[in-house]
Amino acid sequence: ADKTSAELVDAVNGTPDLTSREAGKKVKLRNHAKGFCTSGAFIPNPKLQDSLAIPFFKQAEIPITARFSLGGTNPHASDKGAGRFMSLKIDGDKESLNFVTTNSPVFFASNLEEFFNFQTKVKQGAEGKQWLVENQPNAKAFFDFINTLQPSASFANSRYFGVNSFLFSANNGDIKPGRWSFEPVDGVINLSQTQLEALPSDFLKQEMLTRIQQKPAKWDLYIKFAEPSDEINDPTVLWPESRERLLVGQVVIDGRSDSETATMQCDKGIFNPVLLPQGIKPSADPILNARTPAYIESFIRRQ
Ligand code: HEM
Repeated sequence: ADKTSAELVDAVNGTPDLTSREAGKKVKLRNHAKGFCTSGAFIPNPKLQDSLAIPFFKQAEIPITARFSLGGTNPHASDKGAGRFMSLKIDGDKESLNFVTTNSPVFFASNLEEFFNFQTKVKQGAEGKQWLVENQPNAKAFFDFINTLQPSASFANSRYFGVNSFLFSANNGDIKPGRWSFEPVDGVINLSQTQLEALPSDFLKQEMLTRIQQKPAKWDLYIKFAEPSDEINDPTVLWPESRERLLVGQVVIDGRSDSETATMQCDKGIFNPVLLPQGIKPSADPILNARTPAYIESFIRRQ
């Protein structure tokens, strides 16, 4: 049977019973606990209007609130792991678009049962991980990928992926399934073992905030479109590299709207991966559709 939002959040937070759940609420336990907020703007590609019917992207420049984070519930996790996450709120005149993304193109679960097992088992150390490797092929494929992923030198030098599929309205009336990806304009830059050893366990926030004072961090945002043979509703299945890509625009992070109030508001809030403007709809992916209810459940618990 499908898992409830409360069960999913408990699995994510490692709070399987009432006592641990209540304790988690007291410390405002939250996934992706280590992170920080900043700001910038989205510059749509004017050519997008030639193919897609998304009026939101007709604006010249749209304000962005961004949060960069690590995975997990530990607010003191080391930046030397390979996981990097980027969440964006793009707030236009009339509509908004949120992104909640990861630097792994492939997800570890294709349904809520697998998601629940994964979150529960990874918290049981080596034994739990072994169970996943033996019993959940999608988890094994994810571990195999993650083992090849190196820690990036900066949040600005990572790719980010939406992972789940969305449905895009074309000007000719077609509905085209696609996935988001963000390509860093300064390129993917990973740290060598020697460089990594020389760094403290907290370096990413300072690096990013110093960087953007000199020069904005930028990403080109693409939609990769599916072919009829591609799996739409399963984020564990990658599509071939050769699929058509469309440049949607550029994310420019320069801290332009940073303030104490803005940071406080951002830290308190949530990002909603199905907050979409006209012309974009969520796919039927069960992972995608479980996310917002879980984020709201988590939000309520950390009040
Ligand atoms: C069933 C699927 C999922 C569940 C149940 C889930 C659960 C959660 C929860 C409980 C939070 C904390 C929300 C808060 O208190 O603000 C969270 C945050 C987050 N999740 Fe998920 N998640 C799921 C899928 C995904 C996927 C597919 C991605 C990446 C593509 C992702 C990336 C993130 C990120 C980046 C955050 C931090 C947001 C922020 O910066 O505030 N999650 N997730």
